Amino acid sequence: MRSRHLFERNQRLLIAVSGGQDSLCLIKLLLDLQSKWGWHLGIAHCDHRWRSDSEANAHHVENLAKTWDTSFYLETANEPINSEAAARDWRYQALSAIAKANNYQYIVTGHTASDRAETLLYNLIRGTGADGLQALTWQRPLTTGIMLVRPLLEITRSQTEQFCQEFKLPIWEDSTNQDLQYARNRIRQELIPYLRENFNPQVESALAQTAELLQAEVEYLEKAAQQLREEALGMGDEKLPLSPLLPTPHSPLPLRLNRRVLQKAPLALQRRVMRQVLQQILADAPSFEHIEKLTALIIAPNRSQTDPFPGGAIAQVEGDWICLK
Ligand SMILES: Nc1ncnc2c1ncn2[C@@H]1O[C@H](COP(=O)(O)OP(=O)(O)OP(=O)(O)O)[C@@H](O)[C@H]1O
Repeated sequence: MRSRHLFERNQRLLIAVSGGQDSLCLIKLLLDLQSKWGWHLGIAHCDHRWRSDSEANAHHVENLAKTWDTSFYLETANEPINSEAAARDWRYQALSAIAKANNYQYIVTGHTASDRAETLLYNLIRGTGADGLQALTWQRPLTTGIMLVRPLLEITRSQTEQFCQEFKLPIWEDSTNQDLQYARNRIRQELIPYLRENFNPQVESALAQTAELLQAEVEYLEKAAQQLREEALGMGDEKLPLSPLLPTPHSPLPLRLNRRVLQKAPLALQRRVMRQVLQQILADAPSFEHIEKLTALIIAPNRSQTDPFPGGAIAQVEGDWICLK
């Protein structure tokens, strides 16, 4: 925590506690450090109403908060949320709202090295670039004034389990974790144990370390791509109704990119520039094919053009320019 500058002293920390082993380990560690750092801790629990025992789970966490004499905040979904992605979105919104209303500067979650390893494998199998593999950051701003922090990213799930046993922390077992119809659970229950037994006993830490290395590289490449994009957009002829710098996020079209600027750059940055541009135009994340089609225009003959992207925009080569309209 100290070497990564995850927290400052005398702050208000909102801890997201599901009742599982990871978040119980997290809250116990932070409670023990609370007085030394001068923190005020609060516990937040989100009831997705997904499982039949979710209300009992919420009571369990509430009772723990009482025994630790810690503020408790419960957010309950209006109707059951039964997809993992929707649950995550709703949870982060609920946590941000609690933090905002109660003046917390940090939201803290119990994500571990095992979560990082699983996310890396999950994204690798689906076909992703380095960005999908870097999986889970130590800290990132969630909304203005609120930082999301994950202090357990170097600790594996077997360590949090052992910790909970040692300190006799009452874990609420999540029955859906055993359900092998979810890809994530199959990675956790089948793929990782197989890799551990047959390839590397420390596979989770090894994969988490890969994610850590990729994180710094992705950050560096994204910044370089952003500079290149600004340069490619900024060389516009003043007659065109274009912003000389970044396109505005809401109405970025039409825009044009200077091919001569892009031709000098390595392919890795060309692709990233095109992805950044498409991210501003398309409603969904740009696909590999979309990025490749746009990147191909950097050296394509004059007048070449792409098929329409979702939403109808097309890109066309006009001399030294790729014009998106
Ligand atoms: N229902 C919830 N209420 C509050 N926080 C949650 C909830 N579900 C997850 N979190 C937070 O997000 C982190 C990661 O979630 P994930 O779903 O991977 O964990 P989990 O397996 O449900 O539980 P745990 O991490 O506590 O063992 C948790 O450690 C916890 O901090």
